[in-house]
Amino acid sequence: MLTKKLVIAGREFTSRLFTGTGKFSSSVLMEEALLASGSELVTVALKRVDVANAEDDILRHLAHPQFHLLPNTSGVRTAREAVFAAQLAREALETNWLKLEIHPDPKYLLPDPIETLKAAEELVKLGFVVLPYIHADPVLCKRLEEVGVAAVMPLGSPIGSNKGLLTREFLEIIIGQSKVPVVVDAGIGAPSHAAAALEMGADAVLVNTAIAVAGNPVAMATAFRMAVEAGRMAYEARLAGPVAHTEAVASSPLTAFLD
Ligand SMILES: CC(=O)[C@@H](O)[C@H](O)COP(=O)(O)O
Repeated sequence: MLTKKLVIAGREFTSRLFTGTGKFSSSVLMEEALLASGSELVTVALKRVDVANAEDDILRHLAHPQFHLLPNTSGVRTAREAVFAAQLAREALETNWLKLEIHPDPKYLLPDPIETLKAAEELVKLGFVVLPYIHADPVLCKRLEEVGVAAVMPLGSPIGSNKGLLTREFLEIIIGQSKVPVVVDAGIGAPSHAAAALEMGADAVLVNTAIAVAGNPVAMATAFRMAVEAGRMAYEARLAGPVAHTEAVASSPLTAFLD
């Protein structure tokens, strides 16, 4: 059964699993895992790409027609640096899509909401398709939507923590009120976390660490692909949901064994 396609800024995606390219033990393994994931949107940190070299190792392994590159600004600390990095990315990778990441604090890698909003506003005016990485803050999501971002990317838990959907309650609010696609990004440590995000109604998830550092990244990428498909299918099928009262409700009619 086919589920509804995701559309971001006019581009259709069959896969709702977005992936990252960091932390793989080799570029060959990264390529194999990303192919197995079915992902069509792959983020790459601009700081890791040798922009002067078309044969750059990472880019060579991402040269598949199904991969749409999403450069990210990881490593920048201010809106000013983000705009500069975005312009470099647009020139080097010939895409105006951008994952806007501004986290000045290397310890927790938590995104700076003020700089992110400032940069998003400017980048949208400069013609970028902006997907900002942010805390799961419903108010900020609305503000970003107002300045014209193409999607919002609230975190499940800190980057690389594999702790899953610690922000669940706030993600639910964001999903409930967002007019742009919601991509749960960061901290998704297991396929079950990804499935839960999709079941809740998230439009997609972005996963890097959990695939890259798994014992078998190719098998894990496959497991994530299946979990994301299952989660989305469950969401479209509409979950039955918990009952409001505390007593059990029999699944079969309670007809007594009459004597
Ligand atoms: C690659 C990338 O963009 C990460 O910053 C992203 O947030 C993924 O996080 P995990 O590594 O926790 O999956």
